[in-house]
Amino acid sequence: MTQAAGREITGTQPPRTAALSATVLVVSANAELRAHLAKTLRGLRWTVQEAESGAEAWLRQEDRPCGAVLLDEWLPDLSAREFAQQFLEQFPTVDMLTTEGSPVASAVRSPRRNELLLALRDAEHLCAAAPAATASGLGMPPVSAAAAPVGNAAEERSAGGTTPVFALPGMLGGSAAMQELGALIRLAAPHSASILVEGETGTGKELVAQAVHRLSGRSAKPFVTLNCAAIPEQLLESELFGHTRGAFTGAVNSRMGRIEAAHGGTLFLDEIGEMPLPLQAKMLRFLECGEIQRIGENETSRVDVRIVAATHQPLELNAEQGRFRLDLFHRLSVFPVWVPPLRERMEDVPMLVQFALERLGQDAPQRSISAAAMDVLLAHSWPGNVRELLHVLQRAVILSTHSTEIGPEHIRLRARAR
Ligand SMILES: Nc1ncnc2c1ncn2[C@@H]1O[C@H](COP(=O)(O)OP(=O)(O)OP(=O)(O)O)[C@@H](O)[C@H]1O
Repeated sequence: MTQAAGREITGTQPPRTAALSATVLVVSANAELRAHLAKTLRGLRWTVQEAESGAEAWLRQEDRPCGAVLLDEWLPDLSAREFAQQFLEQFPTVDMLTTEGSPVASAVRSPRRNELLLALRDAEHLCAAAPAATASGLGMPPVSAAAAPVGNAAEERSAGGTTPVFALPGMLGGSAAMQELGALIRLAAPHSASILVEGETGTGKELVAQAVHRLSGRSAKPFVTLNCAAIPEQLLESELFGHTRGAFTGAVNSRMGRIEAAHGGTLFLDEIGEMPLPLQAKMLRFLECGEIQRIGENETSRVDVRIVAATHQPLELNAEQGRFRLDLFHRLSVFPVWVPPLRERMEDVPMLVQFALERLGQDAPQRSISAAAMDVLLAHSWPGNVRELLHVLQRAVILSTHSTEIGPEHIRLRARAR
């Protein structure tokens, strides 16, 4: 993401408040089960949120923390056990029950847990009687399971009925290309190998890096970001490695660098292609020996950091032509992944639109989108990819202030990109 470089540490934890204890997140791909539980629990004055995949649950919890989670034994994107373990590490104040009614090893016990259990017993009865229920009981997804790739764009002209499909935690994408990317990242995330994320600007490379961190054993440790293009060359070394007091003019105090700050976790080096050649040599040394030396210090210290780097440049070509160190390129790209441009996965557009409008609906009245407006979006080539789409929608919401529906007249695309 092109933004001012800054330290970002994941790990929002909900405060223990009375309101939270009456907020529950129902996580299941089974829409019927979710709807039934939501209705019952709302009748008991619970505030209910729903998620149909592990990734969506994660997003919802980060947006609006819940005190309790009802977790289906089958999730379309993650193993439920793996999800529960990682979720409770990140949100230890959550009381988690499976939809079978058994508690998951969470440290907390909702004061109103019995109500949840009663609602579950009721739902089990309902689903056992319903013809749509599958042989595996409550847990199995309906035919429109979230893991299934979405249909073609023409069938989804209106975003109204699109089911969100996540390629990775926090990352929408039902297209085959995004599902493939998700599968690759899931394979690579648990290892410590460096990952090089390549793709055009705005495709979601930073989201991929965040997902790597979340899906790794490092998720409880810091996720630190450094945008190599956003920091002046002479400061970048100190940002990365830190410095001692008096190491250079202006170094009034000793300061830890970002590599050290990411100890135990993940360092995301955005726009790695912009890193100056002399600093690339230092970075390579760190990657080879796992040791850093603050500027002005004689001692070295060992640091355990997983590197995820991203670039929109043709890094291999740059390396072959001497504009980037070839040895560093090989070291960073132990596991290279490519995030496809939006124009190559237009079937993801309706879902991205729906999700964006829901989010924008938190600040302004919720808008729907007309089929004609969706046609305009589907005909565009999106050189700025998902970021551009989100900005166009934000603009459309503002332009449609006096309407509940976004029409083609509210879609303003950059003239030269049309
Ligand atoms: N698949 C997706 N699902 C939901 N939001 C997405 C998706 N892909 C991108 N976005 C959103 O689009 C915007 C751009 O994404 P991001 O910053 O990760 O792209 P990037 O490839 O790192 O861009 P750059 O190369 O310019 O740094 C962000 O607001 C991000 O949340």
